[in-house]
Amino acid sequence: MVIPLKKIIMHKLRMRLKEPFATSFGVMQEKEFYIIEVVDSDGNKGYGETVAFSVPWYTEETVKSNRDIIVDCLIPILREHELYHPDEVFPLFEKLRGNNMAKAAVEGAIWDLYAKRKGISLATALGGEKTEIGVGISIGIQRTVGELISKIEQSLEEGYKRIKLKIKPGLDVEILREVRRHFPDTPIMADANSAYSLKDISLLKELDDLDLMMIEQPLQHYDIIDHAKLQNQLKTPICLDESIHSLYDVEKAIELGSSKVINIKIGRVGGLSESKRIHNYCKKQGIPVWCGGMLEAGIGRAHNIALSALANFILPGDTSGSSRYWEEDIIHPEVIAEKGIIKVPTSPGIGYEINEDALRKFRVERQEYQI
Ligand SMILES: O=C(O)CCC(=O)C1=CC=C[C@@H](O)[C@@H]1C(=O)O
Ligand SMILES: [Mg+2]
Repeated sequence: MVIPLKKIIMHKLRMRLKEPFATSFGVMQEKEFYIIEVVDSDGNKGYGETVAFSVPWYTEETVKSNRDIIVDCLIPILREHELYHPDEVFPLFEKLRGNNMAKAAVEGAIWDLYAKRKGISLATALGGEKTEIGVGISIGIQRTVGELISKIEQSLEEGYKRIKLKIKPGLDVEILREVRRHFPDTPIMADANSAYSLKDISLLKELDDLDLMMIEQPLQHYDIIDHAKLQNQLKTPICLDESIHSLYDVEKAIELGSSKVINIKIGRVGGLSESKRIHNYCKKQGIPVWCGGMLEAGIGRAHNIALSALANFILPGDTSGSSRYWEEDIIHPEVIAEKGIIKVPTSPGIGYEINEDALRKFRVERQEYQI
């Protein structure tokens, strides 16, 4: 049956993180993004969230580029085509290069709407069977090792299943060694956000002695060649993040041996359909995957949770609970991680309601477009 799309409402939100989040590329304290609401002619609503940052330091997309691409390019495509299933969205949008985060936000809203129309959860619509998912936490660069140690202690008390630490040149081996001394058995991984090159091989080999679960994206943000060379010399698995924009990239990276683990971010790969394909391919290849995060608010987190219900999301993802970043989230109930476990919602669609009061409170703009 056709999905009778009627209109799209774009809500621009501005929310303040509880505390600054520092990575090798910069510090974030405020998040701006769009909630994409698709409405059908029966009055059902589906929601998606854009995940690009205001500044193009993670990928080239930004909050503004997301908005422009959605309004100027993606909505016009939807006006011209009838949809029967959300898997049809990706091939329509694929005619346009890049802009995966813009595409994913719209596609995600259509997936939610589709699942609601069917009366099934988004996880079920995607083929996910897990009833709960294990989650880890991503900790930004701290001012002192002492502060980092107490952040880790607190996260372990909250039950998070693995600790991801951001590193950058000058704030790496020494700190991780100290952390390892304090927490000899904790599953710890490091994320460099492309801050190193093969010239740093001796330093990267020192990281190799720290029994890390994996090292995430140590080298250049589009690279898969040097990562293969590096992986050859390390026993610690490399996990690619920034270098992966599609199933094509994953196939090449696995063929070259650049990555033994894949971080799937729905926005980075252009949506849930492509995420599913990457998941299925990695499963066949025996490559474990986990779901990355983009400091999303509740709608984005809900999509990550639904995706993580697929079988090969073996490793804990970055989908920490709402209270990790927000005083108040925009969904009801908020995402709760208890002992590092989040229950996968079973009600239709993403399984969380919009907290309309919070939405209004954080909204700085609202635009409606007819389909
Ligand atoms: O959403 C989360 O909790 C994970 C945050 C996180 O680690 C990241 C978000 C966005 C860009 C990076 O800094 C980083 C990552 O690379 O995974
Ligand atoms: Mg990363």
